[in-house]
Amino acid sequence: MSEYPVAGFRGQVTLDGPSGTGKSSVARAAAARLGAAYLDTGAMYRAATVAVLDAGVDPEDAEAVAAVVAGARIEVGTAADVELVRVDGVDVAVRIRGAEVTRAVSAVSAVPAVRRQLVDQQRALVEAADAVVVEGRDIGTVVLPGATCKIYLTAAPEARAQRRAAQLGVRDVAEIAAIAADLRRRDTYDSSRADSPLRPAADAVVVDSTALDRDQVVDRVVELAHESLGARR
Ligand SMILES: Nc1ncnc2c1ncn2[C@@H]1O[C@H](COP(=O)(O)OP(=O)(O)O)[C@@H](O)[C@H]1O
Ligand SMILES: Nc1ccn([C@H]2C[C@H](O)[C@@H](COP(=O)(O)OP(=O)(O)O)O2)c(=O)n1
Repeated sequence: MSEYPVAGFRGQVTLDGPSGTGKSSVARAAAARLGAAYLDTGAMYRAATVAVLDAGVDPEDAEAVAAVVAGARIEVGTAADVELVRVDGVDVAVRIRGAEVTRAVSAVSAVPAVRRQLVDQQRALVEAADAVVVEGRDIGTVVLPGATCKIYLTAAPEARAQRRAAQLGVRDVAEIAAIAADLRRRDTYDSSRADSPLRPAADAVVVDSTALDRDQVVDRVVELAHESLGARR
């Protein structure tokens, strides 16, 4: 466990990185330890993708995607212990994790108008909190460039695929290979898009979680959050 106290943190922690590095589980646990709010920005892009799919629009049709998302009411909660995700008042917390949404989300999140809309909403949610842990792809670079503490989480691709497979209860070798291929596809898509590509902020601390368990990563995040304030005990 960390040598740092759990309470007293005031500021913004950003946690960016590719899929399967542990962002969601680590950010949620770190937020609880820090007594901070928690924002999963990936859930917002996934919710926007639900709206696009339900409208019957091609996720690659940027103009149509922008129009659908502009008319959708996307709500996410900021409590670390409850997952609240709604589109036009309908609970989509389970649906956003499904394969159909996962396949389409990179295309939807590459549309600049969608990003502008959701980034505005993310900044408003963050402003409402004294302390917050925000996870995503562009939080340290674009959404909160002045954040107190920026972390970029990485892990070896094989470890990420194994974790995702375990999370989904998949044991079949061919299915694990398909998960690994999907991670690679999304890594490439998210890192090479023109608007807000996935990359570490210049002032981010890179944490490689390949050889660390989840609790060790949470300890490191909590430690970095306190260090960023010079709040050592
Ligand atoms: N350091 C770790 N070692 C092993 N498994 C981990 C670690 N961190 C997270 N996990 C597990 O890996 C899976 C993917 O983590 P998740 O937080 O969803 O990643 P991300 O948000 O980056 O896609 C989850 O089942 C989670 O419990
Ligand atoms: N700040 C963000 C967060 C997510 N995205 C995009 C890129 C990702 O492929 C999707 C889904 O993100 P999410 O964090 O839910 O994905 P994983 O749980 O890591 O698989 O959204 C983004 O472009 N910007």
